[in-house]
Amino acid sequence: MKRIGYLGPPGTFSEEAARRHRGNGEGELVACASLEEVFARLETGLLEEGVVPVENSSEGAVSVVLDMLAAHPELTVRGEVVMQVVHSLLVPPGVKLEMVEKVLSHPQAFAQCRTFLRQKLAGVELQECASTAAAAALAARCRRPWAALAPLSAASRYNLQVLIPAANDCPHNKTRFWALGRKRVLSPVPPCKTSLIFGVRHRPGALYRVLREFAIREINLTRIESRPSKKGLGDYIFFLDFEGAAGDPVVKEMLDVLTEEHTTTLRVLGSYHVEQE
Ligand SMILES: O=C(O)C(=O)C[C@]1(C(=O)O)C=C[C@@H](O)C=C1
Repeated sequence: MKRIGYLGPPGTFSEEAARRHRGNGEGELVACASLEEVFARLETGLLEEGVVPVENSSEGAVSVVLDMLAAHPELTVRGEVVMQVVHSLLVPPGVKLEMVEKVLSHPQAFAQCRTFLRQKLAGVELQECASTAAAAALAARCRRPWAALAPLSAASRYNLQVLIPAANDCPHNKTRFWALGRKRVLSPVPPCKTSLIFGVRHRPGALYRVLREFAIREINLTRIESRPSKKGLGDYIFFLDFEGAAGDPVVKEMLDVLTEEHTTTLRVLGSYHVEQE
């Protein structure tokens, strides 16, 4: 059976995303201690797929995932899951808001609940954990008035009470996850998107020339992001997503033009079906 890794322990948003990616198909969900571990297990073949967060509607790119993806040329994007993310403030039974001494969570959750924390828990210590569910598990076993920002479903799993059901600052807080693997999806079911990583030469209009190829073919871009190439200051690579599949004749022809004329490197991360909540 296919093994699908995610940032654990059970009860994270990533686990829910992995579950949705699996759908009615077969697959064993495997909890990993960190995102680095998901990539390491994909590399060594201990996992066939890994579901990782790539972008949040309020915080932007999950840079660590983009960088690890760039460092793993064998990996492709096999699917996408977009999920509504609601952080709840969970506490051990009997703990009230004014009693909370410390709040535990993943750094992304803290960032997504910044205003809430400032307004309702000003001055309370924050402790970063490997994931939201790791935070809930620690709050449950510490025997202190410590709260966790975690998915609502983590409350029953870790015997915690829901003090504030929705603590995120943006009501429409969404995170996009990618299912990564070594095998490319050859004929993704429409609607699909394709993702690329590319580099350009340092010359006037280099990025414009790439984007122009999309514009003249009326291909809709859905994201462009730059990340340092790590080769030197001011040297970047670009992550770009667009609507369509790499196998579409128009897209195929455009990718050839980009490779031959406008980029220094171009990697097609994959074409994949887009799942919406
Ligand atoms: O800690 C979790 O529950 C995760 O799945 C990680 C993660 C992330 O890294 O973005 C996933 C979704 C939310 O944006 C907050 C945290």
